[in-house]
Amino acid sequence: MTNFSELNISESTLRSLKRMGFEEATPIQEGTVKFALEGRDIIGQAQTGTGKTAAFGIPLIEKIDPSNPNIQGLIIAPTRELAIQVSEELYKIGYDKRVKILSVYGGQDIGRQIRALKNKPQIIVGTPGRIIDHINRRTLKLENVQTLILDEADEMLNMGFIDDINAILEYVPEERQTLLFSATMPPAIRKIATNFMKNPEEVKIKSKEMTVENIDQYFVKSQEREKFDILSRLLNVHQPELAIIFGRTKRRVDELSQALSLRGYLAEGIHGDLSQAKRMSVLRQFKENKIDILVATDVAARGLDISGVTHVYNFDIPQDPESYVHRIGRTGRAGKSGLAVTFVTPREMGYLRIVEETTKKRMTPLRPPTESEALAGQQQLSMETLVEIVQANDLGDYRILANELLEDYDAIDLVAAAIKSLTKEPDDTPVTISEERPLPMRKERSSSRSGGGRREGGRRDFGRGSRSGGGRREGGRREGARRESGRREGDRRRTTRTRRED
Ligand SMILES: Nc1ncnc2c1ncn2[C@@H]1O[C@H](COP(=O)(O)OP(=O)(O)OP(=O)(O)O)[C@@H](O)[C@H]1O
Ligand SMILES: [Mg+2]
Repeated sequence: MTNFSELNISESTLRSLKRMGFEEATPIQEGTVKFALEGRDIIGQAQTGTGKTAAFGIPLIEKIDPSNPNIQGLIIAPTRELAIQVSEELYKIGYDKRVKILSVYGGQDIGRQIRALKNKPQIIVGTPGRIIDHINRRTLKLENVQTLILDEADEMLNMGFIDDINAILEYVPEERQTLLFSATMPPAIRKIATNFMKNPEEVKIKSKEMTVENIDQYFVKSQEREKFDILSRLLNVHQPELAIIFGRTKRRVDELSQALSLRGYLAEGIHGDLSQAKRMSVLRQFKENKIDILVATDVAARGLDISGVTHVYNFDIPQDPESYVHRIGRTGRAGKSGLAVTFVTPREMGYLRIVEETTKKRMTPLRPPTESEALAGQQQLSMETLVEIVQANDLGDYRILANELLEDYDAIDLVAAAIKSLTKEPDDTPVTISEERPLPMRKERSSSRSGGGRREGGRRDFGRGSRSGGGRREGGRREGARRESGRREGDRRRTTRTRRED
């Protein structure tokens, strides 16, 4: 690992990085900062949670002239939450240099953003739809942009977003530096990327596997109708500090979060149909550990950096391997360890194998815990809680109460009652989890499939409700972007179809 001071970074940025607790550059930072400072275009690919934000953030901040009031840097991100998160990290990196950063995204009062834009930010981080909206209102002037960055580049260049990106590019000078970052970059998307870059340097951090080593990956083969009970038992055995459960559709997420709440878990759902205020408040509660379980569609997958996520459960196996990589990458970040469990129905086993081929990592089969094992897990937790309380040595008056009870009752009975009262016993409160249609049957693939075809018949079809099966796939981001930019869905669908053939 390299020290940041060896990377030709200014004193003010070094001070900021130090304050952030960054001591050494991660491999992607080490690999890209030098090229980016030379002005090169870059396609940067590295595993989830390995510091890609600072990899583009540091050189961007270095390039900004704080005495120049124009917008000099533009970052496009696929979701609102990610735009906010990236702007927060840039703010910290640019703190000592006093770089002004603004995030613009749909769902927030546009008047407020217009007023903030008058404050002369030098960097804008935004979602495509809202950026276009501001361009159309002439409230965002991009003619002085020197650096354009696409975070989650493959997602941004994907079918649903490519039109928006092209539209924005019309307003950004051709003479510019372009940086693209993502943990995944399917070949077809990389090809599109090079269309608007100049002789890009591709920096790919080599690793044996596409997912980080410190995530233990398991799968549970089970019938659709058994999934929820198995999930509950796994939660009781694993006792995650913070967990994210991914579902395939918005309905799925709603039903799962309600069902988990009914069974006594602190869970909330997040997906693209919720208001921006609700999405933000759920995310805040999760970050503050007020809820333990976040149930999410892929909306929450990309790029979100929430520290302390110990477990990821894929209640539905994702259709494409890239989604899998991003989903499980919400745990095991910045060197921490994590655990991921993917549910797969027997007829979806082909998808599991495709994921494994892409990530170059085998998942370990997990035997679902029995009800008594789940109960034992809960009892263990209760006992640990009691021991911790005793060890804290702060029982005060409770000892007097205990003595009173001991006059009439047996000590073992009393302790057993304390354990029982803390234990979450099997709960059969009825819940509704509608059956999700399994992914279309897929043969286990041999090694020869090209990356370009991987998304065929992919989730975007579902996103447009064309194969609804009751629970529509999450298409929130794109719908959001469409609403924001006021475009017609038909236009986009046409482009989507053509792109898909690429
Ligand atoms: N050099 C560093 N030293 C210590 N921590 C770092 C360093 N660089 C980044 N981090 C921290 O590591 C975490 C993950 O970083 P980041 O969100 O940029 O990952 P990423 O590569 O963009 O992941 P994803 O592919 O999921 O978007 C963040 O909390 C970030 O602050
Ligand atoms: Mg990121």
